Amino acid sequence: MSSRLLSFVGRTGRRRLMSTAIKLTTVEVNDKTGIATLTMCRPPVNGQNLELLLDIKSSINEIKNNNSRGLIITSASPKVFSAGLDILEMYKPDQQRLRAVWTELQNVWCDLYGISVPTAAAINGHAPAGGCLLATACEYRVMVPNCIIGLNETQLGIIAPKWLVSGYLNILPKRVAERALTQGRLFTTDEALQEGLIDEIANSKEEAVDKCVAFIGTFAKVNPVARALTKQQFRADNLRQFHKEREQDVDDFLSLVNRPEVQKGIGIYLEGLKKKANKQ
Ligand SMILES: CCCCCCCC/C=C\CC(=O)SCCNC(=O)CCNC(=O)[C@H](O)C(C)(C)COP(=O)(O)OP(=O)(O)OC[C@H]1O[C@@H](n2cnc3c(N)ncnc32)[C@H](O)[C@@H]1OP(=O)(O)O
Repeated sequence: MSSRLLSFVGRTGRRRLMSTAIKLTTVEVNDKTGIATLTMCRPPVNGQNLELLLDIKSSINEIKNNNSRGLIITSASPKVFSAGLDILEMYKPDQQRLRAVWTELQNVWCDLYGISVPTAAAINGHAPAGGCLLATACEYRVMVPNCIIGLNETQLGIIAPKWLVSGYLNILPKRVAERALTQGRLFTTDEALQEGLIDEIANSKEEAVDKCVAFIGTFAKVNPVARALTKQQFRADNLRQFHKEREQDVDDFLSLVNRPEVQKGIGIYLEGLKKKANKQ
């Protein structure tokens, strides 16, 4: 949960500051289906800063512990599922915070990838980089039209680590994954469906959520323990490998992000994003 300082004018007419805790995710469990919907709420683009990552992690844990029958992840933003890591966390970073950001991204990935209940992403907008990471950690993906999804890290001069690539390889043929990663390719909704990166297209967020509910419903008559153990069998190797390498991965991330040429590239990329936003 993140703490924010809210400024308001009190009865004395003086401006006062009040510290409030603002949650950047919500969890709603449907009484009828028992399925939990985790919604990311960090406008405008659900940029994954430290606070959002901590809240996603705590929401996944809440769902793990409340006997939900499944997890659907989606976004409160109308056009964006998640724009991935908040690039401001990587630009001229505070070293301790950068380490925490990457560690929490790892935590979110392994909690979502490894959770025993069925998972689905209702991708109601663009899902580049870390947005794609959340979607590919799930078992099923439904996306709205005219959006983009993919791992575009090479375009930023950084590389997707092995644990993240393993999520891609669960879904895409190796040849398609290698080409897409080396190109930093962002797939349109139609291309993603064609390549198998998403499972279905829906015309609205509501329809996407309904389709995710229907997917989770396909397990209604399957023994949940047998299901969970089977899922684990498929994912255990990737998780084992991840745990072996996670500390080294944090060090690699920090040294890569701190390289002067990478900092320069991130700065230029950020400028480009701002210019594009100002033109709209
Ligand atoms: C071991 C080695 C490890 C190496 C590292 C591997 C890294 C692997 C994992 C994750 C990395 C990442 O996630 S990096 C983040 C990459 N993300 C992107 O490249 C997406 C950038 N954003 C966009 O393309 C678009 O914003 C969008 C398609 C997502 C949405 O477009 P839309 O037109 O709706 O919105 P705007 O572009 O106008 O943006 C609005 C507003 O948000 C700011 N913004 C957008 N994305 C980000 C971001 N990722 N971080 C911070 N801020 C972002 C944008 O600048 C606008 O801001 P202003 O209104 O203030 O100008």
